[in-house]
Amino acid sequence: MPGTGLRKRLRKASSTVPDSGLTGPIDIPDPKQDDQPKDLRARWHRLRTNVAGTVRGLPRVISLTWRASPPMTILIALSTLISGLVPTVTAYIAKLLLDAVVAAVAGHGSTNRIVEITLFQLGVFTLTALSTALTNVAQQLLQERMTLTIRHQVMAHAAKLDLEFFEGSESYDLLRQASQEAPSRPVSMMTSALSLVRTAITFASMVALLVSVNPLLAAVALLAPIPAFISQSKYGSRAFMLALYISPIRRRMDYLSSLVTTDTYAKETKVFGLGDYLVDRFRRLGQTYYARERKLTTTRNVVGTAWGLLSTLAGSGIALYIALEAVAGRLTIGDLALYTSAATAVQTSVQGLFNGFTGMYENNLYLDTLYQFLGTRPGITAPSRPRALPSPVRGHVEFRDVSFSYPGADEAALDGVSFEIRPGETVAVVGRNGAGKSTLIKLLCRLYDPTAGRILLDGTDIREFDPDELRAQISAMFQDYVTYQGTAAENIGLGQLSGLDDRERIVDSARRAGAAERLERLPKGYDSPLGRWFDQGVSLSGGEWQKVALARAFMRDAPVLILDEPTSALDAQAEHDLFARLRALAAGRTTLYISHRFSTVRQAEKILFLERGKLVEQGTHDELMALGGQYADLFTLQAAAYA
Ligand SMILES: Nc1ncnc2c1ncn2[C@@H]1O[C@H](COP(=O)(O)OP(=O)(O)OP(=O)(O)O)[C@@H](O)[C@H]1O
Repeated sequence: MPGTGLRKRLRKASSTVPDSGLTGPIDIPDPKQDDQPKDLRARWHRLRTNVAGTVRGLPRVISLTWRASPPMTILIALSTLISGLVPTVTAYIAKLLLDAVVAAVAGHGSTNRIVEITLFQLGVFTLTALSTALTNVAQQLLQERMTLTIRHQVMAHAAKLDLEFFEGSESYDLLRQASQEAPSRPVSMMTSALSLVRTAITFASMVALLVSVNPLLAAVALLAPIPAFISQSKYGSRAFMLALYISPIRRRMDYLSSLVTTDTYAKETKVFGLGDYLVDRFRRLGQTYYARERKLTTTRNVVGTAWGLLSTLAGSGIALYIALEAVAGRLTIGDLALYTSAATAVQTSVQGLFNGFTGMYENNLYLDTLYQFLGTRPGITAPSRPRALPSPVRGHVEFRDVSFSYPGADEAALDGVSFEIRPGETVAVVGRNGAGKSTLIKLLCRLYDPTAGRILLDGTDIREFDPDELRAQISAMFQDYVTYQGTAAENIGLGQLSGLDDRERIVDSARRAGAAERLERLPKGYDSPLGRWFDQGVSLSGGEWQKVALARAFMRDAPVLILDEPTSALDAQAEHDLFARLRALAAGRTTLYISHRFSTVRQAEKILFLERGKLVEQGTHDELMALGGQYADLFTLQAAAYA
């Protein structure tokens, strides 16, 4: 599978650069020497593999084109055929015309014949012009369509992928390439393929003309391109390798640039005086990047041209031979004109063939990443026969000996965690930073699957349900909630798509979250745009945004409510109000919330205390205080600070 090798290379590439662009050396490692073939045999082998790989990529593109539009695909194929033959036909007409003129001048030809030929020429030119115009239209429309189709495919696929894919840095590169680079690649691949076919037709028909005169000439024309061909394919793959190596550097440059140009970072950048430093890092990374690109581009073109001269030499040789033959009277003047233009055409088409092929080769490598991306399968999927959720879901949650490690992590984020939450119970999860609280929630939402153990909802392992149906039973607010650049109503309504237009429900959710009072004061009430991306957008404070996110969580009438530090940005009054109301708000729902503030935690019916992934204490506030363990220690610590 080509994708595996590519992925390995990608992994190598990612690990060869410093981890952040913020400090450290600014260089891009050379593509590994063992990636370059050493002797002729190895090169020949590589060339064959490359050609085979590229040719194999072609059906994918043809099927993409066909799916985008069958009539336009046929139109383009036909016009490619026509435009490929045009140079040969034109050259042949020019020969006929010259011979007719020479004959007429010599007194043994008719002017009628000249008129006939000219009319025929006019016909060919008109047909060519029409076919070119049609091709341009079809090609442009097809390009738009294909780019849209692929962007749509990438988006649709990304929406299906696991959270794991988004949280890994390797897949981040892949996602970036698939969404930014790849959409235009099939189109370039198609264009390259078309020009390749067109040139191949011209080439073949011209060579056929040459063969009909002198097979040796044809052989010279055929052999000359080979060296240039090899050098081009070598540099094509180097360019791609470099692009791979550069991708992490580019990512760091994007990051540096966003640190300086994004509103959220501007405050810190200014206060810590980081602006000049970051700009300078960016500039130096950019210079290194540019130097590498320049070196490759120059070498590639200079070496390519040098080899290309061989073809030029062959072309000139042909021209000289034909001219001498004409002088000797063995060929007509028309023949001379024909062969001269044939020589030029063969030469140009040789270059065209290189360009077409190397273009296809490079695009195909990018396409591999696209298909590799589209080929990644989400691990969290519905079983073949998903179990129907009980109706109604009561919200009985049970963790049985659940362990979980993040992919690639040495330490387990959760280790043998067991607990039970009865329907309608309100449970607080506490513990020091990194104890595994958010991880526990991610597992319950089935954003990840446990490495060991089981999570049950109403007595059934949650893996037996369709994940989408399961998530419909959960309403959640995460620590890093989203601030949508949309109106206040949209920001809340997105919590339950079916209620996006249900203003009454949106207002009710805002009231429950304590956000209503502020939103009603906005210039256009709930229709006011929030965020600075829009004209007249309103900037909310951190706590106000959090209340909007909470309102979004309340939009969904789900039996399980999950709140990850829901009041971290709220003022003391708002926090108190929320927790005073939480019992009523969460009535009949199983509620799980994470909090670092013990004053709010003590109201929970049950408290789970996590320590380094292990559930070390659980019970009510009074029980845990009586136990005199870690919970009691931390509670006393916080209380003392207040006192
Ligand atoms: N996407 C991830 N990939 C790898 N490791 C992760 C990932 N997310 C969290 N971790 C690790 O898992 C452990 C538990 O993280 P978690 O976010 O569950 O902690 P938490 O208890 O919610 O912490 P906090 O109170 O700071 O929010 C941490 O050691 C963290 O480094």
